[in-house]
Amino acid sequence: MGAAALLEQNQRAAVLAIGTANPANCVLQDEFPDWYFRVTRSEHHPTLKAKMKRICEKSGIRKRHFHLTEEMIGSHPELLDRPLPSLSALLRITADALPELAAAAAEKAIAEWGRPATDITHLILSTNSSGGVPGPDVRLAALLGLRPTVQRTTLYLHGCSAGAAVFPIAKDLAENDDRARVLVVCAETIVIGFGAPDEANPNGLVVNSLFGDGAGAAIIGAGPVAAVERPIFHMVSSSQSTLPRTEPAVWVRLGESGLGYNLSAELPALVRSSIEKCLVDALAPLGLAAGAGGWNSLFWAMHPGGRAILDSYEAALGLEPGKLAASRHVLGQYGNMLGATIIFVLDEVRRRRQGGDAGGDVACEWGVMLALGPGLTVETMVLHAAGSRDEK
Ligand SMILES: CCCCCCCCCCCCCCCCCC(=O)SCCNC(=O)CCNC(=O)[C@H](O)C(C)(C)COP(=O)(O)OP(=O)(O)OC[C@H]1O[C@@H](n2cnc3c(N)ncnc32)[C@H](O)[C@@H]1OP(=O)(O)O
Repeated sequence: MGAAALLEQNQRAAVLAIGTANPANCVLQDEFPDWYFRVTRSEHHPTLKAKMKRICEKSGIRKRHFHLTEEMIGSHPELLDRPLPSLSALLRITADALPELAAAAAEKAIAEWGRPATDITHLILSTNSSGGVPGPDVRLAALLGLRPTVQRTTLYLHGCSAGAAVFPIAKDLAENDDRARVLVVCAETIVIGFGAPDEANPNGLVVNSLFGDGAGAAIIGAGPVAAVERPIFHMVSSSQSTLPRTEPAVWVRLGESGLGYNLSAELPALVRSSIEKCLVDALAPLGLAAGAGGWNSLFWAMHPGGRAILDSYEAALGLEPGKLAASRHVLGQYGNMLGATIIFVLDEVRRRRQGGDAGGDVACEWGVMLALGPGLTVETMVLHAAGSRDEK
């Protein structure tokens, strides 16, 4: 069935509201190497610091926000000594911060939605920054005043696709019951992966140069919308693809010293060589694959894993300059906030479309939300911008 026919069906789920939040503590990217090598007491590694400066200069990031402060690092020596078991300390630091950050984003989404928090029927929380039950979702539900009967689901450790992974679940829940209103929240604090520079871990310099803290929330519902509800994007179709033999390229694992990770330097090239086929597989059945105007006839909400990843998307798909402006803007303002980033990008795409700042993209009624995670897993959601045509 084509995308337009799918949209005609009554029960298509839509994003009804979006909210985002970041911790107040902000570090400018061009000051970050000085800050990082000072707080980790690593000034005796000038070669590593020079390399971090080169990475930061090429990152496309202007600033990032962190819950972690110099004072916290000073009072937790185990954070600086990677071989020391520090997972418990890291989880303790995150335990209070994560629900508060998640609640700040969710409160904005609920305010925009216009209905009481007690009308939320489902809560899906996704994060790489915690582990265990009862989890941060319970505290989040209490902070928001959700009903005790709200149906909670938590996803842990989906890497950078942690945010994109909640949308297909919310879509299915909403389309199964038109009274459902699903609050999805993705909150990340990089405390859990923080560590001092280490010659044996060149990846660590890249990770510490790119990642930051943030939370994004959205409310999803299908069927007849209440008078106050305003659909932003209809979610037409979701798909997930795992690229064969790429498991070693990117991984995230909890260990005694917090979050362990690998980011292959080959990742931008891997993306360039494989992303178009993934998109053709996901979009061709809907009649949307590279039609007239090619991939430029769609609007894009791409997860900005890093500047080089966005460059790879652009090159592989022949995208015109400006097609990924929302993703580049979010990367510049906040860095890569793992799963939360995609919700910021969705919000920025919406803001640009509504504010007349989307250039030729305003004419693009169909779009794609895309995020890459460990696996390598490509999460794709076909979107239809509400208001582009008469809504059913
Ligand atoms: C408070 C602090 C913060 C704490 C943070 C804690 C974080 C915890 C969270 C953990 C997260 C775990 C990851 C899971 C994410 C999976 C999902 C994704 O988004 S997947 C997507 C995730 N994002 C990505 O994978 C990032 C994609 N990459 C990029 O965006 C760019 O390559 C760049 C911005 C890093 C550099 O710009 P570019 O134009 O390429 O510039 P150049 O070519 O000139 O290189 C400069 C130097 O960098 C070197 N180098 C490069 N790559 C690597 C590497 N992987 N490895 C090692 N080194 C690397 C390169 O060798 C060179 O060294 P040198 O010759 O100068 O000595």
